[in-house]
Amino acid sequence: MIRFDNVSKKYPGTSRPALNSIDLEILRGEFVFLVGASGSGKSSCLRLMLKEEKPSTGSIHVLGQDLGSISNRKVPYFRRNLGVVFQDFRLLPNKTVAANVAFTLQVIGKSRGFIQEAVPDTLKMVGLEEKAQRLPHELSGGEQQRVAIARAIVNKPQVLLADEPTGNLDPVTSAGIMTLLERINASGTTIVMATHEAGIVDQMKRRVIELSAGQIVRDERRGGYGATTAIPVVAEGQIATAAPTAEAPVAVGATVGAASVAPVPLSEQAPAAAAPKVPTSVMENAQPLYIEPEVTDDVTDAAAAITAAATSSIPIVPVEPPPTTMSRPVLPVATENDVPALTLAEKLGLRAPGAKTNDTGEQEVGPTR
Ligand SMILES: Nc1ncnc2c1ncn2[C@@H]1O[C@H](COP(=O)(O)OP(=O)(O)OP(=O)(O)O)[C@@H](O)[C@H]1O
Repeated sequence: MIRFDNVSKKYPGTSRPALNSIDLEILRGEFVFLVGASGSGKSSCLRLMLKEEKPSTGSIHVLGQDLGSISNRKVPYFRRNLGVVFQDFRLLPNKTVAANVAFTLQVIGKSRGFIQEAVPDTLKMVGLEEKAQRLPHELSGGEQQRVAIARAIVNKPQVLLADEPTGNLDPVTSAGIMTLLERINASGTTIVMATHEAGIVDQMKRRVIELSAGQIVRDERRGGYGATTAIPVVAEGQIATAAPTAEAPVAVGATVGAASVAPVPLSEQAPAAAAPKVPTSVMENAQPLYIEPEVTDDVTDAAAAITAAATSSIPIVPVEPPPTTMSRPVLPVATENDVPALTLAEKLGLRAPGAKTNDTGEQEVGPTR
C-alpha cells in the first residue's frame, strides 16, 4: 500500500539528509505510528507519501502507483485516495462545519445529492451533527480537529495521514481523537500518524516505526513509544546518535550520511526533545471505546517482516505475507522534475497545482480532468 525503496531526502541548502536510505512497507489496514525526536524526519516521510515533496533518491509507491511517474496535473487525482490531518486543523475560517466538509466533495465534482447525504453521515461519525452550521471559531480545538478529520475521510480515502493530530489538544480531547482514528482504522482505512505523544503510543500498542536522524532505528509490531524522547535532535554537522533501548537496539555500523551512528548512554544524552503530554491513565479511560485490531494482524506481521528484511539490523521474526496484499501494479512511467509549493486546496488534493482560482480563491475548484 505504501512502499519506500531506498528513499533519501535532502532539502536544498542543507548538508545532512532529512531521510537517509529508508526502506519501508506499510500494508492495507495498518495503523502505524511514526515516532522520533524533533527533526528526525517524520513529517518529511508523510510529505513524501503525499507527494508534497519528492525524494532526492529512491522510489515511493503509494496505492500501487509509482509517485515519480505521476505528473503534477494528476496529483489531485492521486490525492483523492488520501486523507490528511494536520496539527493545526487548517479549516476554512469563513465556512461552516458542514461547508468545510462538503468542500472536499464539491471540488472533486460529486453531485449535490451525494454531498447532502455524505456530509451529515460523516459529521455524525465524528459526533458533530449538532454543530453542522457553526463556524470553526465557534468550536473547541478538539471539535475543530474532528471537522478536519471529517473533511479528510468524507471521500472514504484508503489512507489517512496524520501529522501530530493531537499536538494542539489537551489530553482528554486527544484520547477522544485517537478513539475516532481507531474507529476509522477499524473500518479499513490505513492510518499513518506522526506523534510525540508517548501515552497514546504506549496505550494503543500498534506498529511503531522510530526514526532517528532520518533513519529507521526501530520497527515494532505492537510497540511503545520507547526512549524516543531521549534521542537528541541532530544539528547540522553533528554525529548522529540514537538511544539504545531493550526493545530497540541501535543498529551497529549503521550510517547517517558519512558519519557512523554511535550509541550513547542515556545518561549522557541531551534532554528530551518533546515531553509526552497524554498520560497513560487518560488513554486507559478511553480504552473501552477502542476496537481491537484483530483484522490487521496478518498484514501487520507481513509488513513488519518486510521492513525487517529491508532494515536488516532490526530483529523481527519473518512471517509469510498474505499474497493478495503484495501485488504492486506500477503505472506507465512519465517524467516529472518539480513539485511546486502548494496551496491548501492543492495540498488536500482538491485542486491541480497551479490551477486558477476565482476571486474568493476557494470556490472555483471543480474537477480538474
Ligand atoms: N523545507 C525544508 N527545507 C529545509 N530543511 C527542512 C525542510 N523541512 C524539513 N527540513 C529538515 O529536515 C529534517 C527533518 O524534518 P521533519 O520536519 O521531517 O522532522 P520531524 O521529525 O517531523 O520533526 P518534528 O517532530 O519537529 O515535526 C530537519 O532537520 C528539518 O530541519
